[in-house]
Amino acid sequence: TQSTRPQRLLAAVHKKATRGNPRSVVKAIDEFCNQNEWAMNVGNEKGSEILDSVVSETNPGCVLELGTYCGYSTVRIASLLPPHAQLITLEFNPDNAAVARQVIAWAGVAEKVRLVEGESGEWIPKMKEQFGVKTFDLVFLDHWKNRYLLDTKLMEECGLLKKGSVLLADNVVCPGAPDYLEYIRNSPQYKSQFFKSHLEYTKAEDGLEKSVFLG
Ligand SMILES: O=C(NCCCCCn1ccnc1)c1cc(-c2ccc(F)cc2)cc(O)c1O
Ligand SMILES: [Mg+2]
Repeated sequence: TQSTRPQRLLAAVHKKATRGNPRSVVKAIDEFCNQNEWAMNVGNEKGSEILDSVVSETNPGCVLELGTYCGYSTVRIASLLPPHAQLITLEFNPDNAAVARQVIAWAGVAEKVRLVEGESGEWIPKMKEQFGVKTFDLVFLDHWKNRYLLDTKLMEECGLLKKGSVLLADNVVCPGAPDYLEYIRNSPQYKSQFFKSHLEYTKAEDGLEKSVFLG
């Protein structure tokens, strides 16, 4: 039977990356996507210039990632977390989640990561009771682009954001999240900043929006 792209990406990680070395896992995935097959990981340009620097400057104790896919950004974030910090990552697609679990394990960051399979609309309201979350210091939005706004409002309603919480949204140009941008840039409850970049592994325009919740 035919393998899937995530399965071929995982095979490249097993072949090229050193077990327990998160940087080598990130490098192996970027090489696979540059040389073999495009895949929708945040990628090295947006990853190193924007995601890594926002994670490092936020120094978060509790992170939520919406959209795990193959675990590329999960590994990037987890490798930058302080000791005892926790990253909860939500993936809707069980096949992708299965690949992500193995990528995360190979990178050696599994003890910092809680991968939850299911819908953000269902799981966000359960974060406090199920995982003992108080509030998130950082949220990386990288799932269905038409759910960014819905889930941001849901996180507000569930009291999961506190003064200073950072939202970082991928793909606000390509594929785009126009309703999210309209809301977050005009809301008095957020201070937003756009970081221009390029769509992973391409020359197409893209960028991330960083928004700080003002409480
Ligand atoms: O759709 C994307 N991500 C969500 C995938 C499904 C999430 C499922 N899920 C997880 C949790 N809750 C729901 C995405 C797409 C592209 C892209 C860009 C150009 C193009 F021509 C084709 C595709 C680039 C990205 O960087 C992306 O992130
Ligand atoms: Mg993305």
